[in-house]
Amino acid sequence: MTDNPPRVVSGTNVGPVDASVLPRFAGPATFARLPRIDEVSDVDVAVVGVPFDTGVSYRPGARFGPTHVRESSRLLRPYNPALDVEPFGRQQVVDAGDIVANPFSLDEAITGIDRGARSLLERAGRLLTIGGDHTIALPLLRAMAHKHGPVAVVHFDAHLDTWDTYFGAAYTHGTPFRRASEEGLIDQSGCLHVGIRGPLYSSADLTDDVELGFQIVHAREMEDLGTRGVAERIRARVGDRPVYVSVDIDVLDPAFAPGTGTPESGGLLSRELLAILRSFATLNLVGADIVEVAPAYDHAEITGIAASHAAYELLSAMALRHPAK
Ligand SMILES: N=C(N)NCCCC(=O)O
Ligand SMILES: [Zn+2]
Ligand SMILES: [Zn+2]
Repeated sequence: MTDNPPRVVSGTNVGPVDASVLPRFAGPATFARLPRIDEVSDVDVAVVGVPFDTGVSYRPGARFGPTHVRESSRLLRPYNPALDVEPFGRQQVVDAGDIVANPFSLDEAITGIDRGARSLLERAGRLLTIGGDHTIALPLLRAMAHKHGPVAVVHFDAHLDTWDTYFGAAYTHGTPFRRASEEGLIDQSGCLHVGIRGPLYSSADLTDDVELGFQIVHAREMEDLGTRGVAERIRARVGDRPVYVSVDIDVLDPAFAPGTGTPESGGLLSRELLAILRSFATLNLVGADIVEVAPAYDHAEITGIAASHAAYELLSAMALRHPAK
């Protein structure tokens, strides 16, 4: 039974293991119990892990994020009523396993992640990456820009991640978007952060950030704007540019995502994040990541489940832009 489990199939697309035959808690944990990449021939979206946390400034442990999000995704069902779409039925989604990243060399890890992502993009139209600390967004953006040219970026995070260096190091989880901007990987007229909050090093952090091409929707604006207002701000900034979405799970309040490395009080509700991601069905999504899940600080899969649902909404939004097969 587990060698060849019964699956939910829709046209030519092979979906999750059928939970009415094989219980959700049984069998190996691929993302949403989807097929592995070697089990299908055509791939629209590859979900891929990057178990890496050598770039963190505070609590380590995001190297265990991919495994934890997969384990926390067993309960995802095939139909998304909020968007009236079957994200695994309308497009072929697979679990592509993990990209190996050298835990002892940041430089080698960054090169390896870029190479791994580029080779996956030869097979899959889009990638949804599960990290890993936020350092990995830089090589992922290199791979995206290689395929699409400079991309707009919608970055959900408590932190700007446009700082320059830490202890003299240029490649860390606090610096990927400054490097990406310097390297010309992002379209500076189409980028914004959502959920920024907490103390900064100085006011220059904010002026630098503007020069690097970012606008900000602060967490403190959430209540007044509402999710619809935030979605409108994002759509107005991004337009129909190719857009990459990077979700640092610490954008959520620590109540909703305790399992992360640099938590800040006063964050988004998971309900707010999911609503904003759902609105991306009208954007030209080329790829996404969900990073900074550190399971050692999680409880009862709270953070893992939030991350798996964020991934599900992103896959649903991608499905709606995908021509039905
Ligand atoms: N990317 C994340 N999660 N955090 C960056 C925090 C950088 C700092 O320690 O100031
Ligand atoms: Zn963060
Ligand atoms: Zn971050």
